[in-house]
Amino acid sequence: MNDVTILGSGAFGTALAVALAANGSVTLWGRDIDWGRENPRLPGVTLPDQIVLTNDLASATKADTILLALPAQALRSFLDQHARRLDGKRLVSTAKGIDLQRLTGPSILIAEACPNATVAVLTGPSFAADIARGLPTALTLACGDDAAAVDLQKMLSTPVLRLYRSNDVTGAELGGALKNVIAIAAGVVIGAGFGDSARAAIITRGFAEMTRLATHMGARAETLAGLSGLGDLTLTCTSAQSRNFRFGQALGKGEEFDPSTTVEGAATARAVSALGVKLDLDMPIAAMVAKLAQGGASVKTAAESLMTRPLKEE
Ligand SMILES: NC(=O)c1ccc[n+]([C@@H]2O[C@H](COP(=O)([O-])OP(=O)(O)OC[C@H]3O[C@@H](n4cnc5c(N)ncnc54)[C@H](O)[C@@H]3O)[C@@H](O)[C@H]2O)c1
Ligand SMILES: O=P(O)(O)OC[C@H](O)CO
Repeated sequence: MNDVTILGSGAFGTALAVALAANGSVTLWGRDIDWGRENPRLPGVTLPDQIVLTNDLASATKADTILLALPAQALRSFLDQHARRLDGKRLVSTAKGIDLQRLTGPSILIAEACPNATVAVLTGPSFAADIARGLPTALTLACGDDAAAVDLQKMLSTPVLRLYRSNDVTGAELGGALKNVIAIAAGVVIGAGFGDSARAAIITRGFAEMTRLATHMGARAETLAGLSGLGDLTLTCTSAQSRNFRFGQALGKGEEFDPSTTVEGAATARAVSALGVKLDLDMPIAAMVAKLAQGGASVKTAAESLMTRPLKEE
């Protein structure tokens, strides 16, 4: 039996497997894992021998520590089907989104489906391609159980993957989810040719929006200012490696975007917009991204309506 299993063999699950192979054997499970030793979602990376590839969920879930590297909108149905195999384990979520139906982050979905599990979140600024190439990366490992947090931090750190510990699970996971929404907005700004000054404004006001919602939902403001919030927001709003940013850029230019690409911020913008209404919170950027992503507004109208809101204090 291997110590660590990763469920989800997309770009991120595979990259984490490559990184953790530095510490020993890792099992990588995927429903579509028939591509040999190179994942087409992570081209140019040959998987080391320490990674055991499998599509057998029963054997993969024998490990005590299981990382869930599925997209946020796929997690609920996966848990509905497979929670009995996962309950009682240490479950580390890496998904960056808010479930559109339940309006909660992955940690709550997991805790509800697996009430005897220890739930943690691994998040922060990290492109799969960077991690897989062994580039230095710093992440946040958040867990409400301090002893488990210390153990997971040690187990999942490597010489080039440095994990910082937190007990603010809500803050860590909301930072990762909400930055994707703002990254789409930043992409729209750049795609539409509004310039770098406008992007800085979107990042800053987006951060204010992220903090407003997250603290309302129980997060600590300093968590939002850490790797999982501001750190990831900075990365994703400024790099064309980001799928959320590129999706926004395509919207800004009025171009098509490959619908098979995982763009977590699109559904999460709708979830955030719904949360804003439900909790009576002002979330203008998220609401606009939700509209744009569904084709419900033009970029020109979106920019005008954000710029002509009533003037207020910062
Ligand atoms: N790619 C990155 O750089 C990166 C970095 C940090 C975090 N993340 C997060 O990791 C999560 C996964 O992203 P990714 O980049 O690996 O996506 P991806 O598009 O590369 O892969 C998604 C994988 O999930 C699988 N999948 C989807 N629905 C499934 C289901 N119901 N059952 C089983 N498997 C299912 C797909 O088959 C695919 O292998 C996202 O929440 C993303 O935000 C990604
Ligand atoms: O490519 P994105 O936009 O999904 O971003 C990947 C990671 O979340 C960056 O930390």
